[in-house]
Amino acid sequence: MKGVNDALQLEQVNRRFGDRQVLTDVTFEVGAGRMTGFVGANGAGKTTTMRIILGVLAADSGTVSWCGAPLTRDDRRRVGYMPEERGLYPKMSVREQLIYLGRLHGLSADRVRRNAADLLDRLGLGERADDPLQQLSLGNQQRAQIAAALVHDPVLLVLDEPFSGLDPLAVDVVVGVLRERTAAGVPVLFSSHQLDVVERLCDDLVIIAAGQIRAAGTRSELRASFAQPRYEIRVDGDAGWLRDQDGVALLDLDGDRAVFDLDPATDEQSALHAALSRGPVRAFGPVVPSLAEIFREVTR
Ligand SMILES: Nc1ncnc2c1ncn2[C@@H]1O[C@H](COP(=O)(O)OP(=O)(O)OP(=O)(O)O)[C@@H](O)[C@H]1O
Repeated sequence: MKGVNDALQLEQVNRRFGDRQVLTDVTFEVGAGRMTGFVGANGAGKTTTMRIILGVLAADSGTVSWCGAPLTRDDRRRVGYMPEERGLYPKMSVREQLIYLGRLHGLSADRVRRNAADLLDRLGLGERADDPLQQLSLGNQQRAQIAAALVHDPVLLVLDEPFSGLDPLAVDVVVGVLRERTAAGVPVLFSSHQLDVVERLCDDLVIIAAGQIRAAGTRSELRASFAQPRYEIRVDGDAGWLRDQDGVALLDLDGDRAVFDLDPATDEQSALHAALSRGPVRAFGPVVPSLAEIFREVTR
């Protein structure tokens, strides 16, 4: 039987709305135990892709498979989904809803009570558990939505913007809870516009623009493949002499600190030697591109 430790794969998924192609040959994988960030501008196709994974929406062509076989209705019952439109009842208490959802997914009454209590506690909702959802702050409602996606011990998680509206401490709490799931082998796909959060917590990244996957891979693979021959240096005194150094294109100069690119014929050791011949070098190293820079590069 399929279960945790199995990857989710999308292959050549296409979808149109009317005469508008919104997904074109979308192909990527969410590996077992991998926290996979799904990023793209507004309207890029993230929610549509997630809805297709969940079967809420059909693809025009292409496949969604899990453990090498198409994802079935039964499989989908074991997925934890946090939809963009959210889905809890405003008038029902958080605890009641979690118990209801867990029972709907076939968990025993005992098990679901324990799972609900544990999640409420972990997510800092213990004291508000018996209040109607609508009386909670927006951040706490968001935590409740996360609890709802997790209460039935899902073997795959698909979360549409799980961190939106959460303060930094709440983000850390939710990350801690999700990390427990990935440690148990659960593949997690989450979309987010908060690139700093994605950068900090995802293992893998999928970048989509205008319905096409523009880049996918581990965080470090992507950083390495988008790395420029770019360096940062800090010297004693003014670093302005770098302007006239052969093979160096100065990008930023701030007194004793400079960022520069090297042309392909110049290696970084000769730049370092040149700097040392002028005095002490306090810091020198490659500049690794941030996710925000990679995102701008691949989506422009
Ligand atoms: N039911 C629909 N009918 C027609 N067009 C739709 C429908 N759902 C989505 N679209 C269009 O498909 C495109 C992709 O939308 P989608 O919601 O998947 O993007 P997204 O990446 O999730 O955006 P956001 O970050 O703003 O949530 C958009 O242009 C959107 O207007």
